[in-house]
Amino acid sequence: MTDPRTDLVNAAKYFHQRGWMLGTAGNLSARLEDGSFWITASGKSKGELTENDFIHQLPNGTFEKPRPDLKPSAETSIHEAVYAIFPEARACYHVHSIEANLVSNFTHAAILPLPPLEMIKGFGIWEANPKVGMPLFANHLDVPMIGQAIRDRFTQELPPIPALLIRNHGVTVWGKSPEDARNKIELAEYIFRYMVQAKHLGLCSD
Ligand SMILES: CSC[C@@H](O)[C@@H](O)C(=O)COP(=O)(O)O
Ligand SMILES: [Zn+2]
Repeated sequence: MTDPRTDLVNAAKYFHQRGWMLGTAGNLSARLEDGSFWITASGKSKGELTENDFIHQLPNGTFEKPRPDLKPSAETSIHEAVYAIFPEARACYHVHSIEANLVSNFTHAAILPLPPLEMIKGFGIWEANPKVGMPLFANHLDVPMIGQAIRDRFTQELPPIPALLIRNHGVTVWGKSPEDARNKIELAEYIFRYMVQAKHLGLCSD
């Protein structure tokens, strides 16, 4: 089995090239069999990560770091919330794109309706003309407040798809493997791109 940190390094490079992890934006994690997870250390240039730029967060909430200067991602509480609610999740990816921020303003509601594109099947919805939405959360400077909002909402009702959007911030997805999470980021960003262009062309996107 490959070291999951290598998958995360490669995904970050790819997302950086796509313009979704510019500068230090975004964070990626992968969960191991024992419930611990590797997560990007805070404030690292995501296009230049190495396997030494990760924190190992243990199931009891403590963490191990390969170098004393590393801090866990500022958004670790969001990854913790995802792993607590979705036992099958083995990777959780969060990126920042322009399109995600634009579409997050297409509604004031707590769910963003998605257009019924074929690509929605990639989120596990096998329906003709699916009417599905992506849960939207308010952004907070105090990130644990976002983590708590995710826990509160998804404990009440599971989301229709393995993705959530934080307004004016970015998307977070989770999957059964790093590859699955990467696919879901690509799907989400494709759908956001479509929505922005459809709006521009004056097309109804639902
Ligand atoms: C470009 S700053 C973005 C951060 O505030 C945050 O939203 C982010 O995604 C990265 O934070 P990090 O602590 O490096 O994991
Ligand atoms: Zn972020």
